[in-house]
Amino acid sequence: MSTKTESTEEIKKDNSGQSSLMDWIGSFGAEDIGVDIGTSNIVLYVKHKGLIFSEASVLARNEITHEYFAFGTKAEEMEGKAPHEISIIRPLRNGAIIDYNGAAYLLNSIVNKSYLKSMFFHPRLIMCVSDGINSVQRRALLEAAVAMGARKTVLIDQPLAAMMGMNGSSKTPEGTMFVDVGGGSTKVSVLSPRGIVASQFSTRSGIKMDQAIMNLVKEKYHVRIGRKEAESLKIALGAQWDLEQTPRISETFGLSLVSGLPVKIAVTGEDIASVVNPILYDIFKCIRDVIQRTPPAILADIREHGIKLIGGGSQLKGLDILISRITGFRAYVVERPNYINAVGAGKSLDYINEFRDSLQDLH
Ligand SMILES: Nc1ncnc2c1ncn2[C@@H]1O[C@H](COP(=O)(O)OP(=O)(O)OP(=O)(O)O)[C@@H](O)[C@H]1O
Repeated sequence: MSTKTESTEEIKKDNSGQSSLMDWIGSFGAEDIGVDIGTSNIVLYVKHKGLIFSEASVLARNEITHEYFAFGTKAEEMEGKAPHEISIIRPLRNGAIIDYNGAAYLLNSIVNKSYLKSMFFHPRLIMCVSDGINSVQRRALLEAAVAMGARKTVLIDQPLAAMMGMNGSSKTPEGTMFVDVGGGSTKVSVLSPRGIVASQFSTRSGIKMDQAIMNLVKEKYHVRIGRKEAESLKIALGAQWDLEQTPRISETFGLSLVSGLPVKIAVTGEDIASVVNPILYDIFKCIRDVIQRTPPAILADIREHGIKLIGGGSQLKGLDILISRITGFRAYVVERPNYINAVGAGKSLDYINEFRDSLQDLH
């Protein structure tokens, strides 16, 4: 590749038809990327290649040197096992950035991961955001993208990204309802051909379920378990108790608070229901509120086509059946529910030239 000075010389000679210097530079070898930056996971969709990369939204930092030294799944695996001087950091909480430097580092690390690196050179990004985040949090996202080297970043509403991910167009032919159960937030939205009709955001979601399970095991069994173990119990037992009322158990390992030794315990579906249900009720309340605010004609379409469940947490066993029973509408988990927003952001890249850079809109 030519040096910076040589490139600049060439640009001066031949920059016809390019909208900006950065566009011209970036168009060499740059792949545009659709991004879903979430509390639990970051998902990237690479235009033209249709590739999807997913990593945990987690960093490991050495508190003595103040340096990050691991990110993604590698950092997540250290949770609960790392020595004192290591902090495990989640730069997003409840769907929004709470640690700007951490988020920028994470985004940069994932995009520039060795196996991706050759593809990206000042990429253009489309990132999906939920309407639950405010302008300060939007700016934090955009600044994280700029810090990563993006030459243009466009933010699109998460339900529109989901729509694109489902059918390749942001125009819904009829009323569509999405329930997105993520790690840090739940988003319920109804779309019509004119845009978002009604939406509701809640911070009660997957990670809060894990925390509630950790607390329950500590209080009831006097055993400390990690977040990963709690998540595994949630995945194994789901909302089974509410549906079947038959006893099922799942075993896990933890540290006894009595003996200080590792122990194996059996947690029941009823245990899980006792702490997960209050969060599920909150999700059901969001769905009910959105339905109440939706015009009857659009509701008729939703009744016909069903409620689309997306986000990793929508895979909670039995959640689709419970939502169907509560609403009276068929509810179903879409294919690859945790990738749908990134796929939609990726498909929107076809129109990126028509969008303004979202940073301009914030100024
Ligand atoms: N089979 C499963 N059953 C229940 N929950 C699951 C399952 N698989 C993944 N999850 C949960 O999905 C959540 C992560 O979902 P997702 O990746 O969509 O979140 P996110 O986009 O990072 O979060 P947010 O959108 O809230 O910022 C985690 O809480 C995880 O435990």
